[in-house]
Parts: sequence; structure tokens; C-alpha cells
Amino acid sequence: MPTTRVTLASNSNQSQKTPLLIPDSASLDPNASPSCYSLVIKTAQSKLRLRKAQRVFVHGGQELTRQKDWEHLLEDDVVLLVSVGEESQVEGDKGRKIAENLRGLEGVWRTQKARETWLGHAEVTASYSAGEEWDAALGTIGAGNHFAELQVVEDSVMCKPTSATEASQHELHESDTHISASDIRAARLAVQARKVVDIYHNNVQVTTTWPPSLKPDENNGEFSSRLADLWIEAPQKYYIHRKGAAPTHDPLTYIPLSILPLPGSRATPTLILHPTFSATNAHGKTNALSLAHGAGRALSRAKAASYIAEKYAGKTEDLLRGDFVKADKRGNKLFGGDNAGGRNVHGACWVVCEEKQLVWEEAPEAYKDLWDVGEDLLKKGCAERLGWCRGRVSYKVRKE
Ligand SMILES: Nc1nc2c(ncn2[C@@H]2O[C@H](COP(=O)(O)O)[C@@H](O)[C@H]2O)c(=O)[nH]1
Ligand SMILES: [Mn+2]
Repeated sequence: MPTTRVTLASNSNQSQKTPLLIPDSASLDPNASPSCYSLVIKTAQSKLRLRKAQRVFVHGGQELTRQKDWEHLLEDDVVLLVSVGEESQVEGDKGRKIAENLRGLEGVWRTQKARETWLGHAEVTASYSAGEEWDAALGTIGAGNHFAELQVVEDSVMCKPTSATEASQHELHESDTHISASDIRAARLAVQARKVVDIYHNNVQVTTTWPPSLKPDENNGEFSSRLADLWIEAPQKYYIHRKGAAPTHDPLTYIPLSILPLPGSRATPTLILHPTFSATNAHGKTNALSLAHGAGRALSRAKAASYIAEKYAGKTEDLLRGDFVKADKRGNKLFGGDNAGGRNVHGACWVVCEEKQLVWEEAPEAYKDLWDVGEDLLKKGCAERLGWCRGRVSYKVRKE
């Protein structure tokens, strides 16, 4: 019987593979029975142990959904990547399309009049306008190395039940001792509820108490009394100058942030941290009410530019592709196989960056290991990890 010889691989762990001979009798119409699609799914379930196998892709991100995809892409020796639906709407080809169509984030937002109106403060009839030159940055992603990223919350969010409770205000009971599906859902909701998460950083904050007190009602009074031990009595101004760090509180209200993202690079996840305040970190004093605002550079911009330009000579354009993901600097592209959770670097971002120099300077290899940085913060009692998100489209700059 004539057959087509293909290899099936798990989309999230592509070293996990199995051969499959598809008989010509199998229909190319995915809705027929038996179809090439149903055979692929069944084989992935039994041989790759992907119980929830549901989507089939080829390298490059194109998904085989319609009969004509199967007609066009099914051939001898093709590798079919089978996923359990971990992708989001911005996965694969969609990510590429979004990246292609996304533009103007660095361009001015509305008119100066509209910006001034937005910056006005009706109650105190004051305006925070700083003049046209500066207001022009309002509503843009900013300049320099700023970026905006579309990310998805990964399914495998792990969290402590108490963190999930605080973060999401979901009705989870603090006495829960195991991580349940509802905890995971709660952590996801916490992140998703704030669909746009900005990261304050490099700011100067003025405070008159050190450390600032938290609202007693948030801590049943107990926390405030412990903080009192640390208070410096005389009210005077203290300045917290952050460079490479983000505040653990909303700088205006002093209310602790429920989540604080810790980005790694355009190809690695963003950890979702929950700042903590306990005796271990002297209620935030140890870390100056701040957390790292990113993994941070491992290579200077100059070193990264020359190293990456040489390493990927002639392939700079490929570095912008979401399907051109190289192993991280430890070589652990699929670190730990299926149990790696967010550690693998599968499925990176489609990047919009029309400045070659920046593409090289901000390559994933130029940054420290996000997981190590995150782990240090956890070990010092400065934060808990609620989960992580994965970038799908990263917008840096267009030259338009
Ligand atoms: N998710 C992404 N994270 C990135 C990217 N480029 C850099 N980074 C991380 O962000 C912090 C902050 O950047 P900085 O330039 O202001 O220091 C940095 O420490 C990196 O770890 C990216 O494209 N996507
Ligand atoms: Mn920085």
C-alpha cells in the first residue's frame, strides 16, 4: 500500500519524535474518518504521549487546518509538529502577521491639545503637561531601548495558594496546601485582569517614612506593628533612586503591587513575581522596596553587538523571526524536556526592530539567565513567583 513517510514531533519538545507511515487511503480532509489528521493525532497520543494533542504545524509555524494545507504540505520526510494547544492567537503565523502589521507605536499620539487635556487634572485645575517636546512621548512606547510586547500567560503557571489568593482576590482558602487547578486559574486571572502591565523603573521616589507603612487593614494590623520597629521617627524626606530596579509599591499610593513582571529577553519568558514583605527581607527594607526590573545584561551593548553580528553574520533578519530560536546561553533550548515548564525557549517572539544594531545588542544571549535572577529574589524572600508569560510579538522600533 503506498504511504507517506513522516516524522511526528512534540511541538514543545522537538527531540521527542516518532515516525509514522500514513496510508494513501487516509483522507486529506481533516473532518473525514479516517483522516491524515486523525492518524497524526492518535499516533501523537499513543507514541508521544501527548494526551491532549490537537494542532499540527510544520516548521515555520504554518498550521495544517484545512484539506488544502494537508494537500500542500504533506510529503515524504516532512516533520509534523504536534501541539497540545499551548499556542495562543499570536503563535506561529499569526504572530508574524501581527508583527508585520503593527506599526506606529513610536509615533505621536493624537494632537498636543488632546495630550494636554489628558494630562490635565480636573480636580486641582493643574496640568501635568511638560510642553510639546516632552508631551510628544505620551502614548508612545518611548525612546531608546523601550519596547512593547504581546505576551501570553502560559498554562503551567505555578503558584502558592496564598499568593494566588492575594493576587487575584479569588475565593481561595489560605488553608489550601496543594496547588490546584483553581489556583492556576486564579493566577492566570490575576495577570490577565491587568491586560497591560507597565514596569516602572529607573525612578526617584520620595518617601517620608522608611520603610513606608502599609495600610493596616491589608495586614490585619499585625504587619504595621512590625514595621513600626523599623520606622525612623523624625519625618524627613528619603529618596529611593532606582536604576535597573522597579518599585514594589505603586509609587503614588504606596499600596504594594500584586504582580511585578521580571522580563528576561525577547526569547525567554517574563516571570510574574509577587513582591513579599516579611521578616526575611525586613519587610522590604533589605531590597529597598524594589525588585530587579529585568534579568539584566550579561554582555555590554558593544560586546553583544560585535559577538552577535559575527555569530549570525548574514542572518540578522532571521533573528527577528519567532521560529528562529536558538538555544539559550546554557545550551538548554529544551531544558528538562516536558517538565521544563517555562525554562525552555520554544516559541519565541516575532520582533519588530528595524535597527540592526539593536537587534544584535538585545539578542537573548546578551542577557543574564532570567531563572537565576528570579531564583535569587525568591531565596532572599523578596518575592514569590506566580508564574510566567511568554512574549509572542516584541515591538522595538520601525524606521518610518
Ligand atoms: N521580554 C523582553 N525583555 C527584554 C527585552 N530586551 C531586554 N529585556 C529585559 O528587560 C530588562 C529591561 O531592559 P533595560 O534595557 O531597560 O535594562 C532587561 O534587563 C532585560 O532582561 C525584550 O526584547 N523582551
Ligand atoms: Mn534598564
